[in-house]
Amino acid sequence: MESGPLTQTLQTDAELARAVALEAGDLLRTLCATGDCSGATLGKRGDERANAAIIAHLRTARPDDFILSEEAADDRARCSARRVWVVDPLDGTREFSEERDDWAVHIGLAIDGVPVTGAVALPAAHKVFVTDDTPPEYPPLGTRPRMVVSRSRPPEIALAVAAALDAEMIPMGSAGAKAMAVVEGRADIYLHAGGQYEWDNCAPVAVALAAGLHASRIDGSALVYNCVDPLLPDLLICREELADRVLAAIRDAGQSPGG
Ligand SMILES: Nc1ncnc2c1ncn2[C@@H]1O[C@H](COP(=O)(O)O)[C@@H](OP(=O)(O)O)[C@H]1O
Ligand SMILES: [Mg+2]
Repeated sequence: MESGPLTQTLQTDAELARAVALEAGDLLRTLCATGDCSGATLGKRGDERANAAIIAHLRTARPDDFILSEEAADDRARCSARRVWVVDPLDGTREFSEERDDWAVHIGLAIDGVPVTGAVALPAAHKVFVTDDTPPEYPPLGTRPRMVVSRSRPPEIALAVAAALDAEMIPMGSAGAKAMAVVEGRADIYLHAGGQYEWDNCAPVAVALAAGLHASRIDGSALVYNCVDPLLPDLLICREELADRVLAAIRDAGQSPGG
């Protein structure tokens, strides 16, 4: 296909999200491979460079839209805008710094607070998941649910729910990597509480919803984006068939949102 201003105008939001996530993912993979820095310096450089590339690409392609990025100053004028790109240039900075595979690029788009479009790239695995992908057909659930949890700070509620459901726990870095493990059918539940921001979960939630999964706050309410305070501390992404059981187990464990 010809590229240039015409195709750029015709590109859908999902196509744009995919292209931006892939570009940032390539940049981050290359940065890792060159080996001229490591540890915290690698993470910092990754955050900064991926952020610059993403913002430049989105501003060129959608000059009228707002951007909320983990790595950029927050322009509160976004709060009265309908369309806001919610971006985490490098989710799982800790894992990227350790040169592990569980890190991601998140490009989400919230329209009127709803996570309608998004792309999550897992560059180390050469994978990208987008809201316009054909929804997967999931096989029947196994006898023991598989739950992905933060490898560095698994929340108490996840431990309680795993015990109640006799779930197998799979520790993993990055909200995007964990959410995509559920999208890919390698896990059945991703449960988090105690802290996260809109950029950590907007694109993963958009992709999960488009794949036909359940995604909500841990009290079952909808995840709402482009709020004045971008703190969005808890979420549940899981197979639709498990949602009632998991939400009931959360209630039984006495966990309120944000706790
Ligand atoms: N309690 C908390 N407070 C703030 N952010 C949190 C958090 N727990 C997880 N996160 C953020 O959620 C992302 C996934 O974390 P985890 O791997 O522990 O599940 C990370 O994003 P970043 O890597 O973009 O900082 C991390 O900073
Ligand atoms: Mg993040």
